[in-house]
Amino acid sequence: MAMEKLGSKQVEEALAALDGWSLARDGAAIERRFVFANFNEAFGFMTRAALAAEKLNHHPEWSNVYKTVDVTLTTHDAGGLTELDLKLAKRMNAFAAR
Ligand SMILES: C[C@H](O)[C@H](O)[C@H]1CNC2=NC(N)=NC(=O)C2=N1
Repeated sequence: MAMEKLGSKQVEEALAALDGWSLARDGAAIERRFVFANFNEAFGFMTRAALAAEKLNHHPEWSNVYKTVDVTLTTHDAGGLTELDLKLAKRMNAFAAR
């Protein structure tokens, strides 16, 4: 899927509606730290997010330490942020909220 890089205004508007995410890498990425109750919750989140990422063919950069998951999203093929990053960020928020 060819994806267009988003303009800074589009990104700003999207971020206003995306709980917890902020700009990183000079606007080329977004990042969020998710903190869960325990490792099981964190790993359950990662499992759901991994399946969603594979379905979207869009994959996170992330790391996990105990109950914390740090996520950075960017579209490598586009060299910046695209709709795919917003889509995955929204899904991750939904998984973390339940
Ligand atoms: C060939 C395949 O579609 C690409 O390599 C996909 C896979 N997953 C990806 N994930 C992310 N985050 N960015 C990409 O540009 C990307 N590209």
